Amino acid sequence: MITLDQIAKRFKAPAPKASGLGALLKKPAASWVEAVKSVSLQAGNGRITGLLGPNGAGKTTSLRMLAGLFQPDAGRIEVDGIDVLREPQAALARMGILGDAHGLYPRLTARENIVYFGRLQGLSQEQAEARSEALSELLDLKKVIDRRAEGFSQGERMKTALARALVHDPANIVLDEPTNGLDVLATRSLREALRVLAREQGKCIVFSTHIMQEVEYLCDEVVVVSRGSSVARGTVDELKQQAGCERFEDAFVALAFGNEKEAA
Ligand SMILES: Nc1ncnc2c1ncn2[C@@H]1O[C@H](COP(=O)(O)OP(=O)(O)OP(=O)(O)O)[C@@H](O)[C@H]1O
Repeated sequence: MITLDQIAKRFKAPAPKASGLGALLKKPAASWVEAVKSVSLQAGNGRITGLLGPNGAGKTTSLRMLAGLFQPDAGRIEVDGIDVLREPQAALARMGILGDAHGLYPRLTARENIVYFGRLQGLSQEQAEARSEALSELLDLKKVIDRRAEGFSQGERMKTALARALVHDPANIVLDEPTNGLDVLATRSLREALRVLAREQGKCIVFSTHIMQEVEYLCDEVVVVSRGSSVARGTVDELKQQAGCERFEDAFVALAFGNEKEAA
């Protein structure tokens, strides 16, 4: 189970380079980017929860804080009741995280990449090999499991990276835009794997996306994020009802950009 409670994060934006006399007289003031203002989410076990938002809404920044990559300025993050800020190691051990950079070792085969990561996670050689076998089955990786990662297609890289993230059989799975760059077959096979992981293995899955169909196909619960804040949550049907729209795309636009349209 994953809880984000009103998390916030701002970054110092690089100051623009001043030129000419202005550069001598005045140092440009630093400005701040409020990447995440207030995002909250409750993701249960055996369920797929989607963080849906337009470009720049704050999805990746929220998931990076969940992954312990940097601290929030405010708010609380818990994984199975463990505070990510206070006990990062214990919380991370309960998560499998697929970020945007897949970073495989190109000279190792897919199997070696997965087993190596398993060993780093404290599994014995036998356990790591058994997990790599089971995951290559689940993620349909058998054809490439003994090929070097060098030259892998986007889909093969993503699946290997996902297998590596799941090698220690974590109860919670976090994915940042996992279908980015995947073709229709790879997308379908990933969706199927996520369904098995949630429905049959009881995993808590959180993923971010800006693709509405992704959410309609997969999610038990959706959190809509817009301009750094979570602005609505519910099932796809509940969100359509909340917005009074028949189509999910219209509901998303109304929920994510409603105030903006009124203000314009
Ligand atoms: N390190 C950083 N320094 C400055 N600004 C940042 C930094 N990281 C993120 N931002 C800004 O914070 C905002 C949210 O970015 P984020 O990557 O979290 O959005 P996103 O919802 O994942 O978008 P996308 O779907 O385009 O990946 C953006 O305006 C981005 O430019």
